[in-house]
Amino acid sequence: MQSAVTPDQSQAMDAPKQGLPVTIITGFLGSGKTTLLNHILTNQQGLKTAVLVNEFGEIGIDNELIVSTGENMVELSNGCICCTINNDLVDAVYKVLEREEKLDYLVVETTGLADPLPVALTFLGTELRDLTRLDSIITVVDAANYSLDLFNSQAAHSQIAYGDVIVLNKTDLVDEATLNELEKKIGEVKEGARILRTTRSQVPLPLILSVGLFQSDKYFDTVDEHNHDAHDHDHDHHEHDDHDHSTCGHDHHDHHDHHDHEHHHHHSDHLENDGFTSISFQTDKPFSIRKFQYFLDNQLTENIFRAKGIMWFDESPNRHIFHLCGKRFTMDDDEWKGEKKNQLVLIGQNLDQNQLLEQLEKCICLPSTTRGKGFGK
Ligand SMILES: Nc1nc2c(ncn2[C@@H]2O[C@H](COP(=O)(O)OP(=O)(O)OP(=O)(O)O)[C@@H](O)[C@H]2O)c(=O)[nH]1
Repeated sequence: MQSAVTPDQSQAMDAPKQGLPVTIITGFLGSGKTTLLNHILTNQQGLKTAVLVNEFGEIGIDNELIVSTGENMVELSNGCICCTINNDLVDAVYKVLEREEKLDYLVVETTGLADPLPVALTFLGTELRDLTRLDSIITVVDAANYSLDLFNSQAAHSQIAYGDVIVLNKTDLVDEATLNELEKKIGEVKEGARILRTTRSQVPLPLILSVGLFQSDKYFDTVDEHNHDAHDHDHDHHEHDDHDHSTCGHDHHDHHDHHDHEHHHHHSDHLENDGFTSISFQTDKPFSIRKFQYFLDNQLTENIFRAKGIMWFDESPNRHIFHLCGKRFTMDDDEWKGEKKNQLVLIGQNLDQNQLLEQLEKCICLPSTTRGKGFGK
């Protein structure tokens, strides 16, 4: 987990001793969690909110997509908080608590494949219990892509079962009858679920923050089961590079060391039971629009459920933000802030990693300055 706080700030714990309210945002891949986070960050009035973001996939695309105002802090991670109660999350929360500046709120965005329960238990079952107060678990549901059968995902089921509030998002993409049907299905997973319909995750913040909906007594048995793990944690330890990932089964590579490389072949083994894996591709060369269009039309297989990317096309001066959720994709124009690059994360089940990486490699075109005269593009 990367941190915005330097080690010399880890002195005395004179930050809030207890009770920092915490909201966990969960929800399946592409449902609108980051959109909700941005909504919170731009609309909270006078509150200083810290954010912990956890992504599935080795390249952190979300950190480029999260709005950050002077009052907010963005902390990033490399994708572990869903594994189990783990030291990464606890360490990251300590860093937030140790900041000199007093914070009012902490929002944790899990990956789309995370079971929120272990994340919640981290706040209930470790020494964080006395320093934080779990306010609520908010579950974002994609109304256009809701299908627990299709996902065959234990995590997706858990997200709804443990959600204190269900944000039924993307209501613009489906009709009223579908929404009613979905609410019924959600009610089958969680009886009496509190459901809020939204477009672009635009929910009135008083309905989801500081609502005190989380009832820890519902979880006491589970907390006891997990407590032996929790007590292993040593919070004086702030070396994030050598924490133990032996049980995670996934790769913790530092991408920044490999900036010049064409792509990364890392393969995440998160929640292998659900069969989802991610493929990350990165290059400092532009794509050809025509070639990428061909990839989207002919090579993007149905088992790729989610994709997101920061895209650089030779033919365009703009930075493009690419999102694919289910069958629908969008490409939004934006401006480059730093160096131009292509970064793409594909998430799905039974992905043919080598083939997809090869196909993406073929989307690269030579920069215009070195290109031949008229051929080869
Ligand atoms: N049409 C429509 N699109 C939406 C809505 N909410 C979010 N989106 C789009 O859906 C895509 C995914 O949204 P994100 O907020 O990135 O979803 P996420 O849950 O953070 O995604 P992961 O973290 O990758 O699981 C983006 O292209 C959003 O602009 C909505 O209400 N309607």
